[in-house]
Amino acid sequence: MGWEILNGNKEGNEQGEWTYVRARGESSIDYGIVNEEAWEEIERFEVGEKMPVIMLIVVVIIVICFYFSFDSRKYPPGPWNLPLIGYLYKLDKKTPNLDLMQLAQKYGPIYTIKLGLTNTVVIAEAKLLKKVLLKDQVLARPPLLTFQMMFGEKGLTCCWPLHMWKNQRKFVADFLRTVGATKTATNKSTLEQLIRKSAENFVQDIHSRGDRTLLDPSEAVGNYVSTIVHTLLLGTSFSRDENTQIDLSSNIDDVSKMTFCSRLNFLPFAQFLPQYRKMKNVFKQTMEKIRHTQEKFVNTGVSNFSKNNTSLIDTFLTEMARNGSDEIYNAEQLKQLLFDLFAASTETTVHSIRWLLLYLARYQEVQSKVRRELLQVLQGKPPDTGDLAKLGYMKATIAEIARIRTLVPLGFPRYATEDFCVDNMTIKKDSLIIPLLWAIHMDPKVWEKLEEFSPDRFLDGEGKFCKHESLVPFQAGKRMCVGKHLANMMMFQFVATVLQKVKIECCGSDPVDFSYECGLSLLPKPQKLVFVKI
Ligand code: HEM
Repeated sequence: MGWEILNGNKEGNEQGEWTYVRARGESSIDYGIVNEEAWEEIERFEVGEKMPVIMLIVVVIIVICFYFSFDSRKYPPGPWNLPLIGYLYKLDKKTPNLDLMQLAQKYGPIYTIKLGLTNTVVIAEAKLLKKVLLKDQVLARPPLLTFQMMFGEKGLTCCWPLHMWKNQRKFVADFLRTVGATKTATNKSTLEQLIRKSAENFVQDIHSRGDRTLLDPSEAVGNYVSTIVHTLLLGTSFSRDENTQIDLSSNIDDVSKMTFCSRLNFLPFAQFLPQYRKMKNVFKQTMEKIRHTQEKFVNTGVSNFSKNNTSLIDTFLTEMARNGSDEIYNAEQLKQLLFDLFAASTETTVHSIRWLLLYLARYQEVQSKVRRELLQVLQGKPPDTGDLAKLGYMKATIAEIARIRTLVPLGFPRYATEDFCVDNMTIKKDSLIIPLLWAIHMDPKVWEKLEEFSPDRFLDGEGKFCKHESLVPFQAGKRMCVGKHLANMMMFQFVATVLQKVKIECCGSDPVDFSYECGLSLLPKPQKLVFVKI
């Protein structure tokens, strides 16, 4: 038995307080003075009455707190993101590599940002990157719109599902081993001859223009690389007077500039805005041009098909003939595979060589040192892979180019297909993974005087080349660059052949322009250099 307060109003006079009260279980309402004693009873009763409700609320709060604290997993830290657009508003379209590097300085070597709605994990330390890229949970590529338009899920670069990627990765790796483009390949001589011949053609081209030629070398370097790549892929190289090749390379550059950081990838609603719709159309049209040109090359390759040839197209068509066109070995897959290999090899190697030429022109003492070493070691004979061990300074120079002008500055992204842990931190399923190679190669904790072009940093006390564990231009793990050795062979033969016959200088008093455009790869600005016959 007790009292219920109906209006809860404790107003009153000195004798007590007025309130409306009702005896429990009674319907009639009393109104009168309630003295202090009665109040205490009423309040005791009130508390007792509400006890189960209070208890329930407390239990619910405890359960909620427990539920949230139960997710005791630690996630990579990161900055505050705006709704819908995330951190995109703070990334400079031209230099996202620098903005992302700054965040690494603040939040550490692994951090999270949102790009649009996409949870993105950025990794800016080599050791950590290797740990992450070794995991099977990050073998996939992210489903970005521009990637889908450029690569789809066929070919190799963005190939998925897993069984298909594994099959095609093995197919390409076996092919590269057969032609001599892997570390363990035994029969390298045919490929070496092809690459050397192409480098000699570069020299001839330069010499044929005169003793001292002012030239933007992009086109000639493009010819050097694509002759090699086309011969490997199609069995024939294109005709030198065709402009098709140049158009193809410049179109690939154009899409590369738009590919990764494009707002199109992260703001799905942006596609409906006029500015982005236009961008999407330009991208689509450029891709159509590329595919049209590629089609011509593929048709030539198909019409020359022979089971006895060793080109990639012949090897693929042989496999297709053996299996009948199936889920993997079919015409669409062949076209995309050729596109991927062509784009991945030319885009990267051509720009690496262009950067190399710019640095050699600016740093004459490095150029002379590389040349002196070449003349001393080779003694006039053509260079081959066997000489590499004795060409430490040249290798160090190529490594320093890969560091100071990281060709794939934001790395080639991966995608987490499941939750996983690294260094006690959880990376969530569906996260985009950015291997921030630029920051890894420009980390002040790792590299001394990092802005300086200094091949010496890759030499030991005896002047021998030593690998540096923080130099990762090809990334790491099972999906790392499949063409690493081919790229190294092309770089090596180019430097070894060309530097013995040609001296590279800056154009008059014009300093070399080391600024860049940051797309999927790091593009140097077009500029002329002086090539002097030796
Ligand atoms: C300096 C030259 C090159 C650089 C810096 C470079 C860099 C890279 C990087 C960073 C990746 C991403 C790897 C990953 O996801 O972990 C990659 C993938 C790839 N690279 Fe290269 N690359 C170069 C030359 C080449 C060449 C010459 C080829 C020709 C065979 C090639 C073919 C590929 C292919 C097909 C992939 C995709 C592999 C896959 O997804 O399984 N690259 N490259």
